[in-house]
Amino acid sequence: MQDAHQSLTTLRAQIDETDDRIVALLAQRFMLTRQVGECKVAIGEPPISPARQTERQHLLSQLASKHRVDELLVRHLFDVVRQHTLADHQRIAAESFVDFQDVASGNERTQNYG
Ligand SMILES: O=C(O)C(=O)C[C@]1(C(=O)O)C=C[C@@H](O)C=C1
Repeated sequence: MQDAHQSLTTLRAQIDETDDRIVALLAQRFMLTRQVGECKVAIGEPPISPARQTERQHLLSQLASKHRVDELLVRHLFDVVRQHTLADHQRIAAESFVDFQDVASGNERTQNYG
């Protein structure tokens, strides 16, 4: 019984460490997708990339199978992440449009964005 208590404590510590890594990886992904959003604005691509999304759905199915994780769960999780990314991309596009309008009208507000 004492062994089970010990194991529970150890396993929970490992869960906490794993969650730390998952959140750190999410932060890294959002840092990358933010840069993708800026590139899209720079080259005039819309925030949503349907072809890329289809490609990613195939990739995620393969990853779920490779790591033996429920495919539906993986899809749901990444749907939430993608929605967040899209909102980010729409905000970046809207801000750059405001910047563009400010430059076009000679408004100096853009200089405060940093
Ligand atoms: O790869 C891209 O173009 C992204 O913007 C990333 C991403 C994603 O988060 O997976 C987000 C939105 C797109 O529609 C497709 C993929």
